[in-house]
Parts: sequence; C-alpha cells; structure tokens
Amino acid sequence: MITAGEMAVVDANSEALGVPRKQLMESSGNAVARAARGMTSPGDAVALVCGRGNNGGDALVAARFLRDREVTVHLLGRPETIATDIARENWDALAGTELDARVVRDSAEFALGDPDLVVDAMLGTGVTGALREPEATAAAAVNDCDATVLSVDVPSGVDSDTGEAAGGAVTADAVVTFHDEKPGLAALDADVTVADIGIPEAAETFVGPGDLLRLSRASDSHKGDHGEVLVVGGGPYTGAPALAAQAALRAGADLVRVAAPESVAREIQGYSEDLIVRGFEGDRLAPKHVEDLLARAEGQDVVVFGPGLGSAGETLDAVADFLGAYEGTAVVDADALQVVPEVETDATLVCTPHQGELRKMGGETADDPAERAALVESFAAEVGHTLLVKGAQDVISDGERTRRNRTGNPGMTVGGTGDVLAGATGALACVLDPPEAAAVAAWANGTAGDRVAERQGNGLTATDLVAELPGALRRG
Ligand SMILES: NC(=O)C1=CN([C@@H]2O[C@H](COP(=O)(O)OP(=O)(O)OC[C@H]3O[C@@H](n4cnc5c(N)ncnc54)[C@H](O)[C@@H]3O)[C@@H](O)[C@H]2O)[C@@H](O)CC1
Ligand SMILES: [K+]
Repeated sequence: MITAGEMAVVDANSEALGVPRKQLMESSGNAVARAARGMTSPGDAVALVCGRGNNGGDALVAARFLRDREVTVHLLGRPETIATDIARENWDALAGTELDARVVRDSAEFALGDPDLVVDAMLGTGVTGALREPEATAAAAVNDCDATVLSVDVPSGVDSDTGEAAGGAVTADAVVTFHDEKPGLAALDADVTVADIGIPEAAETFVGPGDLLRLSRASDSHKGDHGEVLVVGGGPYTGAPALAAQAALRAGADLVRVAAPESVAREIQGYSEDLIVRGFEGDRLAPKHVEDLLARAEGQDVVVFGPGLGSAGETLDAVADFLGAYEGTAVVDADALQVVPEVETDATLVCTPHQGELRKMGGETADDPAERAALVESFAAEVGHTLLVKGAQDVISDGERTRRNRTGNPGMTVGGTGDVLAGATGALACVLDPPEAAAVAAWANGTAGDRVAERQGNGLTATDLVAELPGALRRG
C-alpha cells in the first residue's frame, strides 16, 4: 500500500536515480493501453477522457499505443491550460498521429458518443474538492453511458488515500493503478490492477532527495512553529552538546536550549550566543537533577538526550529515571543508549547508535547491508522505538518500515559528526514522525558531509557539517 504523499516522495527519488516522471508517464500510459486492449477487441471504440494534469497525461500516452482501436481523445480544457510540461508534450505528440483528438473548451462541447470503453483520466491524485466544469459534466456523461469504464490510477473524484468520493465522482468498473496498491481503492467495487511502471527499487529502499518533500508538507500543515528542542548533555565532554544544539538550530528548530552541568555550561554558551544554556549543579548528570530536567522538558517538542554525558553510574541512573518518567519525544544518543532496553517508558524514542553502541544495547549487526537492515528492523520491533543505526550505510527502522541511507563519506568518521546527526534528528522530529525525521536527518547529514568533502577534500570537521546542513535540507 502506498499513499499519494509517499508516492510523490518515491517519484522524486526515482527522478534522482535517473528515471524521471516523463518516463514513468510513458510506462503508466503503456499499462493503461494494455488494460484497455484486454477489455476490447480490434476496431472497438475507445473514448479517452483526459484532464489537464498528469492523470490526463497518462491517457494521452495510452492513445499512442491504441492505434488498432477506434480512439477518440477528449481533452477537457484548452491545451494552453494543461498543468504540466510532460502532459503538454504528450498532447503535442498526438499531432503527429492520425488519432481523433478533440479539445473540449466548455462542458456544452462535450460529446461522449457511444464508445465500447471509456478511459477515465480526468483526475488522479491531484483532485481537490467536488468536480468542477467541464469535468463534472463529463463525469456525469461517463456514469450515464453504457460503456465499460476503466479509470486511470483512481476513479476521478475519489481520494486514493481514504476512498472518499467527491461530489460527481466517476464510478469505475476497473482501475489500473501504478506501482503499488492504494489504501482508498481497497473498498471500491471495481477490479483493481497494479501496474509496475519501472520505478527503481532504490527509490524506496534508500532515503533520497525526494524525502525532503516531507518537510514542505510539514510546513504547510504544521502550526507554524518549527519546534523547540532541549539538549541534555555535557559532563566529561563539552563539545558534543554544543554541536548537537547548533545542528538542531541549523536543521530548522526555532529555539534550542541546553541543560548541562554548571562546570561546562558557561563553556557551551561560549560556542554560540544563539543557544540558551542553563546549568545544573555539579560536574555531571545525577538522579538529583532529574526532577528539574523533567520540568525543563515540559513544553519542549523534543529532547535530545546524551551527547557528552559520559557513562558514570549515577549518570546512567539519571538517564533511566528521566526516560522512565518522560512521556514526550526524545532522541537518545551516545552513552545514554545503553539504558534504553532496560527502561519502561511511555516516551517516543529515536535511538541513534553506531554499530558498537547497537551491540551494547543488545542488538546484532552484519556486514551485508540488507542483512543488517533486517536485523535492525527486528531489534527496533523488540525495543519498541525508532532506531537510526549509523554506518557506511545507515539503517532507519521503526520495526515495521525500514530504509537505508547511503549519503556520507569516510571523512565523516571524525569526532562530533554523530552529535550533529542527533541534533538534526531532534529538530526534524519536531515537525516529522520519528522514522521520517531520522531518515531525513541521516540523508541531510551525509549530504552535508559530501558537499564539504567535494569542496575542500579531506579535513572535514563536525563544525563544517553544521554550517552545511541548511543547504543540504533545501530542496532543488
Ligand atoms: N509517481 C507518480 O506520482 C506518478 C503519477 N502519475 C499520474 O499522475 C497523476 C497525478 O497527477 P497530477 O498531480 O498532475 O494531478 P491530477 O492529474 O490528478 O489533477 C491535477 C489537475 O486537476 C485539476 N483539478 C483538481 N481538482 C479538480 C476538481 N475538483 N475539478 C476539476 N479539476 C480539478 C487541477 O487544477 C490540475 O490541473 C496520478 O494520479 C497518476 O495518474 C503517473 O504518470 C505515473 C507516476
Ligand atoms: K482517473
């Protein structure tokens, strides 16, 4: 099953892998023609009713593959108003054929005739609201006629995610949908076929630039703030929490606060005046600090727990106490990770171990990336949290869905890059679901590293990565 939003991500990742939308449209159109041919005989009349988006584009392609049928193409609206270049190019391509292609300038001009088969390609996943004209009149004519109706991707007017039909939606006898089943089609009283349109497997297996689309959707739908993050870290190390906090800012969080032992808080503040640093008594985290930290975590979108805390016994006890009582979302990194498998928590956690830390948590690892991904998936299911396991290929899993990330380079084994990733994951988890946040953060962190390496060769530092994060998170 794939939702329209996921399909858009996969589509953009496919393009980045060298298989652009226009090529997918050619495959979709070909699949539609194959289905139409299976439902008719040579010489039968096939009416292709095309909207001005890519759904219509699919049928404009199909027309070129149906020359042994008596084809009529009805374009709903003027060609100049076709919404996408690739659909327009496929309309223009019909000029080089003998096909009967008609422009329906307004609904009064629409004459369906008496076809044997109607191909309904008015609206696909781009539909919004009840059908407008001329689609409404055309849909009514399609629903009234005696012909069999084959819908492209989804019956026009039906929401492919929910199955809800807008006013005036088409009733289909059959549907050819693309790449994977759609949740909204399952309940329809129509014969649904899934056509493989040649999307490379890697477009789904690996996180790609298409995954950045999730961020634009999040900013459309979110309450308008990009989140507040609390970083709890520091003790034996001061750089780690500072890097995580700066990465969270660069990855889009509005406000980043740091809670660190007093002895290091001032030093952390020295790294950046953009951070709000407040110390707690002593040189390291201990159970006596937990109540105060829980109060500080109240009202934060995400807590990033662990960078630089160290592994003193009382520190790990404090981590366990905190996680036991916390109910929000937290990114857990570094020494704090080993506590996770033992602790009962209502919190939503994203754990970011490297291979060694994963083993310390009780997880297994393997050399082969696909095998490792399967092991990470079952361990994520066992611990009940999202895992982002760092490596030459990162693996991200919530126990159900698993992705891999292959951005990044050997130069990134330098100290501090993990802290940057934890901070970026924290910022993104303010606006995205945990596995999506982890996947986008891993991709962006690696992409930032690749850009720095391309520019300056060796000698990458974690600070370089932080500076490059905004660019890596920008689409296009
Ligand atoms: N990877 C993908 O996502 C692929 C998508 N493909 C096709 O592309 C389709 C999506 O294309 P688009 O995003 O261009 O969207 P659509 O073609 O579904 O619809 C967009 C057009 O419909 C108009 N419209 C929206 N709501 C309307 C309403 N209520 N009444 C009248 N007009 C309305 C819009 O103004 C726009 O011109 C899919 O359904 C599928 O058929 C395929 O080509 C293959 C690959
Ligand atoms: K359709």
